[in-house]
Formats: sequence, structure tokens, C-alpha cells
Amino acid sequence: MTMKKGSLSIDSENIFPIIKKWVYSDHDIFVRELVSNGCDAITKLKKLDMMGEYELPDNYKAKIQVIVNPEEKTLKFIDNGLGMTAEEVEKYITQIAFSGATQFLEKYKDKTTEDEMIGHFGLGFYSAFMVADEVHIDTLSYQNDATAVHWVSEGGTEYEMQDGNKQEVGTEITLFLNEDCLEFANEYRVREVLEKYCSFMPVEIFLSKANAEPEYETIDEADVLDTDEVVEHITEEPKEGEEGEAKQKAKIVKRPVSISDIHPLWTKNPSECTKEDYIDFYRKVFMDYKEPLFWIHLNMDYPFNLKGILYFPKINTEYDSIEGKIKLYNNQVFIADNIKEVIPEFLMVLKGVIDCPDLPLNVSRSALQNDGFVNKVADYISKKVADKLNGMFKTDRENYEKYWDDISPFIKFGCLKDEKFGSKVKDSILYKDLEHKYLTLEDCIKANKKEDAETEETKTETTEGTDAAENSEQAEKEKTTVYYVTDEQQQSQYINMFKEQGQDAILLTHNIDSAFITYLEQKHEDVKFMRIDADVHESLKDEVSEDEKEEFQKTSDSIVEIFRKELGNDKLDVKVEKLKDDNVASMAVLSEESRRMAEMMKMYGMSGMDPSMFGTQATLILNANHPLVKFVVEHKRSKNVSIICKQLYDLAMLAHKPLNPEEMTAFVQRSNEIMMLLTK
Ligand SMILES: Nc1ncnc2c1ncn2[C@@H]1O[C@H](COP(=O)(O)OP(=O)(O)OP(=O)(O)O)[C@@H](O)[C@H]1O
Repeated sequence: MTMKKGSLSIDSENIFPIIKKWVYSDHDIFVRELVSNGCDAITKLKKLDMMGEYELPDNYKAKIQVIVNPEEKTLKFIDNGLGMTAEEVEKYITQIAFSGATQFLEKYKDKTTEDEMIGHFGLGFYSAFMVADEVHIDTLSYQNDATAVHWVSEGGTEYEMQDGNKQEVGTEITLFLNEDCLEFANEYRVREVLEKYCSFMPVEIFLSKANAEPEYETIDEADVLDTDEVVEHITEEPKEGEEGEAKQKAKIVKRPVSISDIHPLWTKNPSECTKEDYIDFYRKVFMDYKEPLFWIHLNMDYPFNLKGILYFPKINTEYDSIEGKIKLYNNQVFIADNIKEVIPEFLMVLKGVIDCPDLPLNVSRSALQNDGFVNKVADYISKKVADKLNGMFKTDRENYEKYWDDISPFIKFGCLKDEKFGSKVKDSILYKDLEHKYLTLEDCIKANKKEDAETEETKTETTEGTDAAENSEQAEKEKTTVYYVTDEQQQSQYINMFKEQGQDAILLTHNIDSAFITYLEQKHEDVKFMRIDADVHESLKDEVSEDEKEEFQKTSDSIVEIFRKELGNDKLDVKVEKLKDDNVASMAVLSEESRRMAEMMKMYGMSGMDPSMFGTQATLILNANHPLVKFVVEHKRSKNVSIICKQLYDLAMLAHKPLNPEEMTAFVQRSNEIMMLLTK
């Protein structure tokens, strides 16, 4: 072929400056594009061999070589795929690839910031010009009597093509790196990029440095393979004083190690994979030395192709961020991490890999979001996670309980975020009780229902024709109250009282639980949640008989009056009860509604407002059975009454919320005073 000059069709002189400037941080994607072109070329050649249109040489071993040359400032990609004829270079590179790249850039050039295309998929061969001023292609087609081609383009719209001298079938792309991108002539930098995008590509990839001194290794002669290049045979005599025969060794050129694992675990059948395989894969991919709790191997061919592994990581929420990582692949080619359009948001806390060749990745992210197919993929993933959880709940309850504390925030978050997921897993949600036993919501309702035996009766009495107001009151009455604890330490006084009376409660101690409780109450009309300190549970009180009532009322009024006076607050909310637990003199309760209101105010940054405006003041409960309270009524005039009232108030509040600095100072001072009294 005589030298052929041409100009890349289409009026787009601006394309190269645009390609060069393309999202600076993503410069490295050209590596993925060129390596995956090589993979495609190899796949095509293997297909031709299978179809009998070409015969692969006996010793054929598909591979892609990547060679850095810092001296010449070049980077080469060599594949032994099907190669191209001059006509094909003309057609595929100067016409199709170029027009593809032009279209791509036309479409996305203004949108690189807010509407990024997924991992710039589809930019193709011309992404080479992101980092190179000049690109050469040397290629020899598999076709009979093909002539090698040498193609050169200097990053403008011009190119030259002539006969080349490539001897083996395949393609070699040489990038002459521009001054800003010399990092890509560095072996370590290129290794890093290859590991990012090409770790699981379906062809072996070998990285080397041009003109590097060869490295050697010595192995047993018996282990030498046909493919090894032996430089020396060595006979190792036994050391002095050692028994045995001489060992035959061979010094060989160090065997190259492929960067890609061509059969990643997710492509295998789950039945072939062992626990160790899953754990090793997890450690390798996520560099997390901790063992994951469990995993889900996704493997589906119909109605779409999707494979992957999702791991539930072990998380110490106090110290670790719960940022997960889900790597998205397209036919083993890495696309990007955490594509929220494909992976349901609540699963972003997991770690995993998803390979879905059918995803339309050459569109923008916002288009992906509204794509019906993509939504189906996301639904499928979330369904599989729900199935796995339900399966474990049913058949492996013991381990499921072991994992529960770690996984429950994810699952609750999932319920709040994804209606379908929530209804699928609703029966597999566990609640830990005061004895740290795990119950289902149904168990909790059953356990608490006993207390509401009366409710049942009232229910049967309801007659037709009752008006709406009565009905809704009725519905309210029919709800079973489940008590919960948000902080085992702070609420320990209440917990002890509950335990003493054989009354159970559940622990809901995570941040997410307050939203989750609201969610549960919406979903289950028959249940209502109340924090353990929201009121004084009936079972904790002694009944006041009819005869005692009048007397008790009198004493109560008197106690209330004394406390209001001593605490200097005539609006103080005080209630006197006869508590069964005679260790408790005072406690504070805050109604569930008021507390939720206060929490909401805090969440919306209204904490500076006066809580009494919303009735969010706690009520002081005094135990009429307790000697200290009795002392107060019986010795109204004692000089110690004031100190007792204040101390009882602070002690009650302490178990309820942290004291403010002035309250704390007063409390400490008063405690010292009390101890001083002991010395007298
Ligand atoms: N290493 C190669 N060996 C053989 N043919 C190649 C090679 N690289 C590119 N080609 C040919 O050039 C064409 C254009 O390549 P380009 O990378 O621009 O786009 P693509 O691979 O078709 O699609 P994508 O945009 O997804 O990368 C390819 O379809 C292929 O026919």
C-alpha cells in the first residue's frame, strides 16, 4: 500500500481539545477503553476459530500486554485478537470510532459536571487522545494474506496510513503521552489504573516496563513448564552434614503474573464456591481484614443477565462510617462504584460487586434513573436481599439472631426507604427484649396483650351503629402498647422496676429506631410504642382501695404543695403514686407524644425554644410508699424537707436527661451537704 493520507471525516476540529480536557479526574478511563477493545478483539478471534473461519495456533494464549516506556514517554497496548486490515482501520477507526467519539462528545460536552455519563462508557478508541498527542496503530488481520497496517494520527483531524511490519496477528496501540500525562509512563501508576478497571477482565493482562532488566526465580526442575524460559539448570548438593541427594533446580525468567482474574467468583456457580472463596474474594476486593457477616450470591440469566455478590460487612457503627461500596461491572469491565441508580439506596451500606451486561451504560445518569429496565434490576437486587433475610430467619435463626444487631440498622433503613422491601421482610424483623432475647413483633404483641385483657371485652361489647368518634376511640383502645428502652444505662431505674414486676420491654437503641417506630405504628394499627419512662405502668403501682382514696388524695395534695413550694415552681408537674418498688422514691415521666415532639424539635434545630410551650416538661412522680416521701409529709416543718425535695427532684431528672451545668453544680453541692449531715 502506498502512503495514504486522509482527514478524519466530520467537521469537528474541536474534538481533540475537548477529549483532552475531558473531566480531568477521569483521565484514566482510556486504559479501560483500550484494554477492553483488546478483549473484544480476542473474543472475536476465538469466535472465528469456533466457527471454523480461522484456526488458532496450537500454542495460542490470549493475552493483552501493557508496556510502559518512561524514556520514550510511550504506553503500548498489545493484543493478540483478530487485528484489522487497512479497510477496517479506515472504516472502524477513522469513520465509526471517530464519529462515535464525536457524537458522544457533542452530546455530553456541556454536561460533564451535573449529568455525568456513567464512567464515560462508549468514548472508545479516541479516549487515547485524552492523554496522547500522537497515537499509532500497528495491526495485522487474521485474514489470509493480510498486510500489516501502520496508522498514525497526531491528535488533529489528520491521519496517515501505510503498510506496517507487524508479524503476529493482533493489534498494537502506541500512545505518545503528552507532557501533562507522563504519569501514565510510570509502571506503578498504570498498575493502579489497571487494577481499578481491569482486575476481572476476561483476558489475562500483563504489565511490564520496556527494557527492564529481566527478573529470575529458581524453582524445582520438576516444576518447569513448557512456557518457562530456563536460563540455567542448577544442581544443589546437600549441605555439609545433611543427608540426601542433590536437588535439581532451574533458574527461569520470572513468570509474568496477570493483573486480571479472568474467572471472578461472581461468574461461578454458587454451588461451586466455598466459604473461604467468598471471604478471600471479599478481602481482596475490599481490603477489609474483618470477615463479612454473610453474603448473597446473585446469579440470574433471565429475564436479564445479572451476577454478583453482596456482602453484609461487620460494622462497628461507633467508629466506622457505614459507607459501603458496590462495584458495578459490565461483562467483567469495571464501570464505577456506588451507582445509586442501579443499586437501591439502602443497600449502599453493603459491600459487593454487581455485573450486569444488559445495563444501558452509555446514557447519562439521570436517564438511567428513569429507565424501567434499570429499576427492574434494582427491584430484583432488593428482592434477593429480602429473600435471603427471610430464608435465614426461617432456617438459620440462631445465626440470624447473632447477626441481628449488626444488620438491623440496614434493614430498618431499607424498610423506611423501600416499601416493597419493607413488606417482604416485615416478619423477619427482630426485637431484643430486656433479657436480650429476640422476639418478633407478633411475639411482643402477644406478650403485652395479656395486660389488655379488658380491651378484648370492650371490643366484644361494641355494637353496630356507634358513631365515628366512638369507633376511633375504640380503635385507640384496641392497640397493644409495647414498651421500649432507648438507653439501657439512663433508663436503668425504669428497667429494674419493669423487671421486678415481670413486665417486659424491648430495646430500640439505634438512631434509626425513632423513625422506625413511627413507621411500625403506621403499618400496624394494632400496636403503639411507648418509651419505658413515658408513664407509670399499671403493673408497677399498688392499687388504692375505695376506703383509702380520700385519705390518699389528701396526702397527695399535701405532697404536691410542699414540693411546688420547695422547688419554687407552682406549676411543677407532680404526681403521687403508690409504687410497688419501695426502692424508688422519685422518678420522672414524659409522655410519649411530648417526647417525640421534643425530639422532632431537636431534629429541626428548634432546641433553643422553650419546651414548656409544647408541654414537653417531664412529670415528677413521687412514691407515697417511700420513707423519704413519707418523711416530707409528716415533718413539713423540718429544715431538711427542702434538701430532700430538691434532691429527690434532681435524682428523678438525672435518670431522665442530663442536668444542665447550674443544676449539676447545685446537685453536687447538695449531695455534699447531705453527707455532712451524716457526720453530725
Ligand atoms: N484492538 C483492536 N483490535 C481490533 N479492532 C479494534 C481494536 N480497537 C478498536 N477496534 C475496532 O474499532 C472499533 C471502534 O472502537 P471503539 O473503541 O472506538 O468503539 P467500540 O469498541 O466499538 O465501542 P465502545 O464505544 O463501547 O468502546 C471497534 O468496534 C473495533 O471494530
